Amino acid sequence: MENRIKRLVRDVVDFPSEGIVFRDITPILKDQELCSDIIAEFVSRLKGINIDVVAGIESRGFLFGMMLANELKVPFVPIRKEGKLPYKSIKQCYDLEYGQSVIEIHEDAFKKGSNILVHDDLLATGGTVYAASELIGKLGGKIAAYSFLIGLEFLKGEDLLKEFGAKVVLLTKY
Ligand SMILES: O=P(O)(O)OC[C@H]1O[C@H](OP(=O)(O)OP(=O)(O)O)[C@H](O)[C@@H]1O
Ligand SMILES: Nc1ncnc2[nH]cnc12
Repeated sequence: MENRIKRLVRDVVDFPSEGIVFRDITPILKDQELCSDIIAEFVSRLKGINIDVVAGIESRGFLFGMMLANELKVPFVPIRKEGKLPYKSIKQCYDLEYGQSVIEIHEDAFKKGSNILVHDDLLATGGTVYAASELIGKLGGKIAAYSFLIGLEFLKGEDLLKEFGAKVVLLTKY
């Protein structure tokens, strides 16, 4: 799986800013068989973990997050960039590998005590999913696990997530 993903990930140097090597997953989206196998791999690696809801982070976290929720037969909840969600929301500021941003979640996204799988395409510094985890905690959710296609190990995002005590599934590491 790791090699199949790496073969398709496109490295774009100096995007979105100088010094960043951007790992572009769009070529993967054109390989239907691989997309289907990625979902099966996530499901297999998450076996035995109690998941009530998948929360996917805008925008690339929506792509496989919704497919994964559908496969797990649980609801999908979007965590969006500031100003995009229409209903009452709570927000969190954060730093990521190439800047700063704000994410939000609807106040009624899930029931208190729900076990949430947090999904995104890529784990870099972990700033984005850390902020997502804080939002989920504020709504009374429990982090069941994290899932990513790619992890950038040198940025130590996994260390940042340790305090949440949840399994981190990474299909590919750089
Ligand atoms: O671990 P971090 O350092 O926080 O970086 C990872 C985040 O950065 C990217 O999203 P981006 O904000 O570029 O948005 P996009 O998905 O809409 O492209 C990626 O999809 C993760 O959400
Ligand atoms: N190097 C990178 N490539 C793609 N998405 C990212 N998000 C944060 N860092 C990234």
